[in-house]
Amino acid sequence: MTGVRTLWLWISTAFRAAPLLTAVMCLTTVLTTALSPITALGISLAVEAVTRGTSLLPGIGLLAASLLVTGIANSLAGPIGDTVDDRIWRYVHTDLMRLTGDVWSIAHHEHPELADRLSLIERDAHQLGGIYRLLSIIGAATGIVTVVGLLVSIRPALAGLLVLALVPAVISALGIHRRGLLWKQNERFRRLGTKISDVLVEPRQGVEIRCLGMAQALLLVAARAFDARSRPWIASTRKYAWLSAAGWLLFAAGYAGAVVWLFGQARDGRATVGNVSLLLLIGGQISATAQAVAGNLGMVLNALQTFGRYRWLRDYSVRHTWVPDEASPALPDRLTEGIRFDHVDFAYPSAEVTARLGDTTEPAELSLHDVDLLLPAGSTVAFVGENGAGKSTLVKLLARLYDPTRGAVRIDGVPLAEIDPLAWRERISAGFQDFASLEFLTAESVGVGDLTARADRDRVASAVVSGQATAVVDRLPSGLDTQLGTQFDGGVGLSGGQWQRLALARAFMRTNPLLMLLDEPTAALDPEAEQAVYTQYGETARALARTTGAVTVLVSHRFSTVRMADLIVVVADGRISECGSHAELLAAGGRYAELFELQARAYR
Ligand SMILES: Nc1ncnc2c1ncn2[C@@H]1O[C@H](COP(=O)(O)OP(=O)(O)OP(=O)(O)O)[C@@H](O)[C@H]1O
Repeated sequence: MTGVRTLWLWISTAFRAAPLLTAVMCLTTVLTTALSPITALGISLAVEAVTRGTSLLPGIGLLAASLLVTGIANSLAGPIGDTVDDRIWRYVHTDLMRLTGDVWSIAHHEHPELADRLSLIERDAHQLGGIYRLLSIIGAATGIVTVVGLLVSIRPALAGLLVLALVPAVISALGIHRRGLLWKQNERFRRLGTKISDVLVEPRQGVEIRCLGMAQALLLVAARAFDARSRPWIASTRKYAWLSAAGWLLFAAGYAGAVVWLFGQARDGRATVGNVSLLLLIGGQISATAQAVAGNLGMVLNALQTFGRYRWLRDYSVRHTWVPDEASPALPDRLTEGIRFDHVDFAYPSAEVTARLGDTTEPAELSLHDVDLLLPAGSTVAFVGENGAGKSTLVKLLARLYDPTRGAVRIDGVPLAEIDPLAWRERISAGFQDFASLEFLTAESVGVGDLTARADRDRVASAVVSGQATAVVDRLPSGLDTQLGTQFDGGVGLSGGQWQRLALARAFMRTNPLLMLLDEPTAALDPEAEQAVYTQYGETARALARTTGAVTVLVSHRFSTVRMADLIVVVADGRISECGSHAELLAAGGRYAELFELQARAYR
């Protein structure tokens, strides 16, 4: 049933992407394959007519007609096939981007099995267009029926030759299919090797790699990964090549035996010259038909696997795409109570997979444990804590990149899990440590922070001011119209800090957020710029608190920044260990006071 659905997806995709051309291609493919034995029949009838002195017309007529149609169909097949392939490839590629973009969570990026499937679809996308292979098999099947008919017309026993010819063909097809499975099983090695190549060619990491002399070690790991991937593939290729050669020898022996036998029959007057010439001519057809099946069947099986993954991604995307529902609660224009973590536990999907693959009785390791916390409307809240404590995880749950494993995040009492994630994200403004360096025109690179206003030059210019990026834009040769990125004509290269300022400007494009998320967004900035950015954030946060009751959440290791927050939340091992204002936490003399004193002493 699954195979039938996959096959249907393949065929329907082709007809959706290029309806008319696919129909013409079906016709030409079936014609070219089915007509080749008819050509042989025409020749045989003509030979027969010559030996018997009867009319040449039927034989020559059949021969001419089949040659004419085959010639036209053959010359059309290539260009039409290429166009259809290209259309399907474009259609599927666009669909893949849409499907992954529609999934509201990022869980699929962190699931090894899902990551394998996604990278396999990407790698094999070129196969998705090969619908002509499927048609060639259908054509070859038509050819087989004709060939069997002709063989039976000579002697019924000769139909056994086709069975012999199919043996090596099927072995080759199985070989191609087996190698496709091996690629899949070892995809993790390809991902590792490719990741290392990406790191090696990426200019960002180039300096560190050279200074630490890591290139050799990385190359070695990549070589081992590629080796681990190729070794079973090469062994399998060798094995199937031998098996297939043995199969072809078997067919050759059978065919040679049949020809010698039929010559003997003709000499004794029990077979005609036409019969012998037909068998000689059809020998090529038998092996060509079987080869067509062999060449295409394996590829079709592989393409079916790829389409199977494509179908899986479509199903996955449907299951994980938010369907707008009349009953789902609308977002308030302004927050009144605030955002609450209501007894939230959270385990990353990858932790769940590790638990599932290992001892199944072990629950997945939690990154957050029973977090119960109110971020009051209009407040600025800082998350602090050691590396790996769970600060960014809290931020990700607020952005609804994941849903809690237990408990709920509530927006003015309404569970975030019931709210349209896209509508929620439209009300979030965010700046992250890992920001995107969008190599567009500068105005676009900033403007995409709010798609509804990306062309609004005034909004972009004001976001640039708020993000403390004026100095960056002023130094660009054409200001906001400068192309960014040295890999583009006339493109300008930026430093890490300059890119980050543009990312910050992007975060200021939205003017009515309910939540402002700042997860170490100034890590690449100098202290003066950082101070200016946080002063600006403070002003924006106060203005938003008045207009939308927005909550501002900041994650920072710098206590000089943290202290200005209304509420400071100390996170330790996925739990809230302390919570209060700067003064309250200092007075409590706990971990916050200890860390603050430590940092203050270092600056004295
Ligand atoms: N994508 C992920 N998959 C699985 N576990 C993760 C993932 N991201 C983080 N973790 C784990 O969750 C825990 C909390 O990580 P988190 O990134 O929230 O820490 P953090 O407090 O922000 O640390 P830092 O100050 O280093 O940024 C860590 O134990 C980490 O190993």
